[in-house]
Amino acid sequence: MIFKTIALAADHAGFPVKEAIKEYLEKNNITVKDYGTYSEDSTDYADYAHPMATAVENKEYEIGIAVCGSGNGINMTANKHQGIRAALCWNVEISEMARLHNDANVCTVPGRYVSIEEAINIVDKFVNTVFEGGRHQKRIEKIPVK
Ligand SMILES: O=C(CO)[C@H](O)[C@H](O)[C@H](O)COP(=O)(O)O
Repeated sequence: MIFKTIALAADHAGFPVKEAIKEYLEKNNITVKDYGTYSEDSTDYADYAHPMATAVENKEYEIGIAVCGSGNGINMTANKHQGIRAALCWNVEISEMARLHNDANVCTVPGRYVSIEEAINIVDKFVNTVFEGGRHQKRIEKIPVK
């Protein structure tokens, strides 16, 4: 894996998938910081996405992985942070493209629409794919609002 330190976040809808991702990463000797949530009790995704995104933005962790029901709420929240490029990764190919072309630093997963196996495969591709650079570098530099 090219990333060794990863911040996690989820709301209640993403909690089971986040737990499976955490187990998978820890088995692979990745340092994981879990920003919650810690149960399936109803919560608000922004309460977890903001601390995760802040940690990645501040380079405390190399990347983030975040899960909610659709992946959208947690994605929208993370992308409010200037230093974050969060990608909604709903299959392995999209996950690979998010790294290859977008140098995404947060992978958001739709926990209610993928199996545990699919989620692990999505994450595995994300953490093992290197940004291509080249023509994509100047494009990602144009993303932030100046
Ligand atoms: O932001 C979302 C939808 O765009 C997330 O998927 C949430 O997890 C979802 O809205 C939670 O829904 P619930 O009915 O409150 O469980």
